[in-house]
Amino acid sequence: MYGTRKTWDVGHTPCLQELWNKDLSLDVSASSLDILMSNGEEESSFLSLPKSVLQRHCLTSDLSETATSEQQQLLIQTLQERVCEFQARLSSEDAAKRLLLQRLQTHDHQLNQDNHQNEEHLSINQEPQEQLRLQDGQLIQAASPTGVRSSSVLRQKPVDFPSAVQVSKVHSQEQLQKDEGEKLALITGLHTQVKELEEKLVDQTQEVERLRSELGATDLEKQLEVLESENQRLKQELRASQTQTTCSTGHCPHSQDVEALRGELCRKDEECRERERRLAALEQQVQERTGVVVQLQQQLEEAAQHRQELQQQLEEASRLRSQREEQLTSRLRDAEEALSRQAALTPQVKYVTKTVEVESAQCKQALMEAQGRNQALQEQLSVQRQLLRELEQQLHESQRTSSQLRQQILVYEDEMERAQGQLEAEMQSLEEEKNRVIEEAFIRAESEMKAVHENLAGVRMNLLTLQPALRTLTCDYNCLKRQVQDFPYMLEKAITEAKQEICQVIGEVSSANQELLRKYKREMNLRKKCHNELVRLKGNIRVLCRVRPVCAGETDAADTKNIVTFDPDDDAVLYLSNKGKLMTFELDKVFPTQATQEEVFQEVQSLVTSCIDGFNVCIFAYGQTGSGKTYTMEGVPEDPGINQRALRLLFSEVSEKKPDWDYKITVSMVEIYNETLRNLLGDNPNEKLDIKMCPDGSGQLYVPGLTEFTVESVEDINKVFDLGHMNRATACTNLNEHSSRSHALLIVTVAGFNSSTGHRTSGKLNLVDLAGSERIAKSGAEGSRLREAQCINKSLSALGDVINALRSKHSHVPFRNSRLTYLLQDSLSGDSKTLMMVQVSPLESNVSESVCSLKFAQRVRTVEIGPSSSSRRQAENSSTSSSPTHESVELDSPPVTPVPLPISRASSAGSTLSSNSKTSTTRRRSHSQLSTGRMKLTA
Ligand SMILES: Nc1ncnc2c1ncn2[C@@H]1O[C@H](COP(=O)(O)OP(=O)(O)OP(=O)(O)O)[C@@H](O)[C@H]1O
Repeated sequence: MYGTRKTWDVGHTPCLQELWNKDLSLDVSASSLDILMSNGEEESSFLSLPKSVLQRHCLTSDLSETATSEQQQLLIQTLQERVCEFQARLSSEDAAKRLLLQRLQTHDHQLNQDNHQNEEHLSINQEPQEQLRLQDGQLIQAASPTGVRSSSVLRQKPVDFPSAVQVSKVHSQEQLQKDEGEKLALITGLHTQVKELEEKLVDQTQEVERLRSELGATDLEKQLEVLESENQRLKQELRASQTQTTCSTGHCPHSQDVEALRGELCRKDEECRERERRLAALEQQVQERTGVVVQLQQQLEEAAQHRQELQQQLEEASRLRSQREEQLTSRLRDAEEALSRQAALTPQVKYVTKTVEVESAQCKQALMEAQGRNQALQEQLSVQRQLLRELEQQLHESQRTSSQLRQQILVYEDEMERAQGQLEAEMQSLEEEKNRVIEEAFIRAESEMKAVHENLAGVRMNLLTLQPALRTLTCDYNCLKRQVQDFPYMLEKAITEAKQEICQVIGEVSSANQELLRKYKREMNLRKKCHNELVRLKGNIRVLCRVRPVCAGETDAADTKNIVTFDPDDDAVLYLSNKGKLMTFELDKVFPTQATQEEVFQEVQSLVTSCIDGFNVCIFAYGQTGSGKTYTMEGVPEDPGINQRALRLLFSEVSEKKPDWDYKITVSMVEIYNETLRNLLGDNPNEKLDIKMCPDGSGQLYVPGLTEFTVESVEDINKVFDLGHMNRATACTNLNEHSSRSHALLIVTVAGFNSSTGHRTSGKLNLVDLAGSERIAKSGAEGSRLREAQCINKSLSALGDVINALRSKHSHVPFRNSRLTYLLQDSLSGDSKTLMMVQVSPLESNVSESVCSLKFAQRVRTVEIGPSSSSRRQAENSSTSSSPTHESVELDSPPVTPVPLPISRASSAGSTLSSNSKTSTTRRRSHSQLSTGRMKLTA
């Protein structure tokens, strides 16, 4: 019977877990040992489990949160001491166990002697005994009808078996029932207290969770202390309640023994389980401690992960706590069930005693089994001791690591001290260097200061001498300053005055310019009027005569006698010896044979200048073939004629007027052959041109398709003349004959614009080289030559008719009777100026043509164009006047009143010249003139 108790006392090993607790472990272990030695007075060891668990958690938290190297050392020392103490206690427990074993053996002999009385009880309690054998701290068989508590009772019974049997025999059945009622009441009270404790435990758990969430891991230690104190208080209350229960059941010796045995049995069972759990927990704690030691080492190296690891540990502790709570809850539940079963089995107590008495053999067997278990526990204990040694080794390693770290720290401190010493030495040297530099600087500053003082003395002396100059300069400066201050005003005033003066001067200049411009315009108009008057006085139609010299090849012929003589006193008179009769011809001017091209041009250049003023001018050469018309008009390259000289003069004149006037000079070349107008500057010289009226209603004539070239230099003139000659030569086989049978016209247009006055001028200069005027009868031409001669005669007759009509102031001037007159209409009418250069051959063989040409010229000379008076000419030419007709129709021109020449362009409607109709009229008039006038055809 005592063997059972001894076996369960070995399970007190879990008291080692309590050793981890700094405050309570020794006391608890001592109380446990006292319990063993006092035969199991403590019955509520299973309720003390939460306290130990909490204490273990508290220790873990302490280790994880507050452990430093010194604390670890202190803790290790404490553990070592407690291990030694625990070993001593184990030895004492072994002695106590052996004593109990001896008592059980003695009691076994007594049981053999009293076997008859216990047979009945043995049969009844057969089943609980079997359950007792199987019981190893687990309650898996508690579901049997007899219950665990009955087994515990059976195991406790052998302790006080003789007294229990005696009590069962003495007390009556009624007393047992009364005791059962009291036990039920006590159990009910205990059950109530257990519930209250559960509720408090739940509340404490909730409080712990709340405080954990509110205060965090740093307040966990305080909260654990609170829980610990609360647990201590609950434990005291439980003890008090148990004491009350014991006192309440103490009046019955049998029941007290039964309860004592039962409590002892239960306590041993619970202790056995508790030790097993504590062994497992101890292993786990050893592992956790190992992890904690590693974590602490890592914390020393990685301070940043310290808080996270603490949280992990706290979570682990919480998890373990919850596990312990669950286990506690399950144990409480089992305890309740056991109590309930015990309450149900109470009526059978009377049979237990008997069963126990007859169960000695089984008890021995159970004792042996308990001893076996004890041996196993001893082995487990040795294993735990081995683990402890390993843990101690780890702790030693930790200590060694800590000592190494300290050594490193010391090494670092030494290095720091050495570095500090070096630094101090360097600072000392720098300080000395600084002092030396300061001293040198001080010495140098003193010397410099001395020099500065000397300079200062000199400066002061200079200052004393410069003060009068400074005063003078100051005065000058103030004066200049005032002047500078007054300068803007003076400048503005001067600028204003200058502006006024400039404006005044500009105004005066402008007015002077206006006056000059006005005078200029007046003078220009006056010059123009004078020039015009001069031209008018000279006559709008001037007739000049040029006698060509006798060529070298003409001197040998028989009829090469020079029949032309000149008046040395009058350059306007020409004498012509015709068949012994001296004929006198008076023209505007007669150029002798030796007259040069320049002299001829000087006489005509005034007309060219009139063209620049906007007048239309017509200069044409008239005479028989070979009389020098082309020479006079075109000249030769080395001695150009009127054409080129006129253009040169135009260029020079317009260039002189260039600042104010802008002139544009264009030229065209036209040939009239057989009454056909040809463009000599065009691409197709054979193209026939026509003369048309301008469609703008201005009454001006124009030649559609006529090519015009703008010329600005002599080179341009030469190019134009070359082009005209080339085109003229292209259209004929014999240029000389062709040129003799056609009229060549160089039309020069001068358009001017005065940019200052806005005045525009436009003049036209027609330079005409007429075809030969020899008589058809003399030339004896036939066929084409006859037609050419007829055309030439027609055009020259038309020219004579026009001039005669102009001279006669007829209302109608037959310009359209020929292409020539129609083309020269605007240059023969109005205020136009006409100059006829009559070319005369000095040879006797050409006397008749010469007489004819001179008579024609003399008649033309009497014609007045425009408003000018020709009374003088009329009077002068009364004796020698003749018709300008090429056929030498003698016409007695009456004096005419100068009236503007009416040119009825409206009557010449139509774009083309109706030569036939007009010709018939002109012819009739010519015939009329021939019949009525005194002109007659020269033979
Ligand atoms: N004033 C002059 N001085 C020198 N030579 C002259 C002069 N006038 C004409 N001649 C010469 O007389 C010749 C004929 O002159 P030019 O060809 O000019 O006559 P023309 O009247 O034009 O003949 P055509 O009617 O056939 O054209 C030329 O060789 C020319 O050099």
